[in-house]
Amino acid sequence: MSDALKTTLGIAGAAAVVLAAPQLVANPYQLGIVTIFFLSATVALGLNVLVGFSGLFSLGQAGFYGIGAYAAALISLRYDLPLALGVTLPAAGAAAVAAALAYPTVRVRGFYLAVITIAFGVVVQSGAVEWVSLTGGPMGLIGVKLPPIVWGLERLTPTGLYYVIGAVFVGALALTRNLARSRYGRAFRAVAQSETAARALGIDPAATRTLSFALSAAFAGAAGALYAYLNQYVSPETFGFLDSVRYLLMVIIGGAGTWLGPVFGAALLTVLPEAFQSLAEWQTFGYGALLAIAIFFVPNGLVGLFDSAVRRLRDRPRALETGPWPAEGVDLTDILPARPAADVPALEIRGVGVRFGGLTALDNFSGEVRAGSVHGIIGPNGAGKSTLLNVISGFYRPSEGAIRLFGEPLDPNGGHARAGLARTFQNTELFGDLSALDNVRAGFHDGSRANLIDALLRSPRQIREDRSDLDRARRLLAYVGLSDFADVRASHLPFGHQRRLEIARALALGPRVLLLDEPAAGLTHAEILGLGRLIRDLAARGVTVLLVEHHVDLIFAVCEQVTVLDYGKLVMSGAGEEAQRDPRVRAAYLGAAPVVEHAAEAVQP
Ligand SMILES: Nc1ncnc2c1ncn2[C@@H]1O[C@H](COP(=O)(O)OP(=O)(O)OP(=O)(O)O)[C@@H](O)[C@H]1O
Repeated sequence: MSDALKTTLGIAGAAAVVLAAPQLVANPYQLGIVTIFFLSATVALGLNVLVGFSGLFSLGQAGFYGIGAYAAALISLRYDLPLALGVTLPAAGAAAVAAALAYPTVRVRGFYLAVITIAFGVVVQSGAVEWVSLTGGPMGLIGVKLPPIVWGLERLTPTGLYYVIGAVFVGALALTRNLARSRYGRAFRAVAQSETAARALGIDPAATRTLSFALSAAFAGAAGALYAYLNQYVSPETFGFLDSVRYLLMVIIGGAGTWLGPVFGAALLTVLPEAFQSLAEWQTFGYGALLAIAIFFVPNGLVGLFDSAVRRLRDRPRALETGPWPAEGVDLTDILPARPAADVPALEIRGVGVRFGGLTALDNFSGEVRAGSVHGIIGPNGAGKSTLLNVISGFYRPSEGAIRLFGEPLDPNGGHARAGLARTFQNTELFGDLSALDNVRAGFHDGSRANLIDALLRSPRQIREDRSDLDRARRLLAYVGLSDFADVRASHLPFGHQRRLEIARALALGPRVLLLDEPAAGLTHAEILGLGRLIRDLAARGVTVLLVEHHVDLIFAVCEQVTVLDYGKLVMSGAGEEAQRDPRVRAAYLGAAPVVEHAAEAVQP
């Protein structure tokens, strides 16, 4: 089923349920249960953004629901604001609290968020009991009125409120769908799967996780606000720890990361407690047992189970044959930057030192990389090659010294991707669960102009940008010979293909300087020849390449300049031939055999 068809069917189906339910139910009590289901599904859809996309857990979602409910009750009792404000302000309030809670927490480790949210839920609930002047204490707030539709106009009716709640549920479905397909959805997943690679693409992990948490809280806040209008009374009992567990269960049982999973989870966990009302005292036990069963037997949830069965039927075993790399005639002019002027060095490294405790990994290192050249770095294991790459790309802060990129000082605090530095990793760092195509598209994140509102509403600007991203990503995949693998998950690709994909993703940044950390490691001879041609082709297109490699044949075949490191110190730096003649290099790498013949072979097509 195509993406667009699935979206249309899902949203039309949900809208049909909202419209048909008043006719189908036997009494107002049943309609009340349906309404609560819409609210729970809204919370679960929001929570899925956190759990399913970002891989983080919240056991305090009921706390945001409570904040939304109290905020709406206070807005109604004190200011009597119209509907739109009466829902969006509580949602924004919940999101702001979530952001304040998450930002310092997710910086340390995502796991701590789960712990913090438990405490948060407890604090909100006891705050609602203790802060009597604001919340009415244990008695709660009574007499919440249905809000005016707009200022000065008549109030919403109970029937009207039902349709508003239904519309918010359908809206939550559409918004989360749009979000999943946007660069934000990709960024959430990217950070969950490889924080390191996400950073290299200019995606800020802490900000990304905070955003996902704030969004999930906004959905809970909006649902809580609507609950206050529905119930016309808010008390601390409405949002306990058990409710938070229930929301999390809805997402996990339904299928975290799937689109419709949270809705099915919400339906199940709304109907089950109603059906087994006589067993109410077993509820806590029941939720615990369900969670354990879900995690052990259906870790991907009900919809996840269905999805993987469909995928098994659909994905036939495929040939592993790739196209040539670099593919000829692929136009990358709108992706790669203009050819640099030759007079300013691409990189100028002055007196850079990196220390780890007592160990000096890089010692007062200075060097230059010419614009538009291919520059090799060699040295024995532990010489400091990767450290040099890490310090240039901003992963390590230099203990001293400075680095300039095309004459501009690099900020050691970040922004390296935006400045034009892209890199690959010694052990490939792909986003394993994302398709090859989405891995490359993640590289466009930082350069994107469409904002969060564009993404949520899938604005014309977003649609235009998606089209352009898709086209550019497909060309990059074609360039590295992976056109036939666009839809394959990165983790399912053979190793050599993964190396190519990582280079394609780095190129998506449109880098002025590409840093390759042992790109030939694990490749076959034929693949190394292809890699050599690709590097030369990139240099011909104006990209400066800094290549750390143990395959000296490849180094001498493609590099104009070679720098030799040992024990974190510069041994020599000069033209390739000079390095080949250097007795220290010959002793360490080349033995007595001349390497020029191998070198020549490596770049011949
Ligand atoms: N994050 C770190 N913490 C502590 N020590 C580190 C760290 N990164 C590197 N080192 C140490 O710094 C030294 C240089 O390591 P580096 O990885 O840069 O060497 P390399 O030349 O890339 O080696 P290889 O060819 O084996 O990859 C080594 O002694 C290494 O153990």
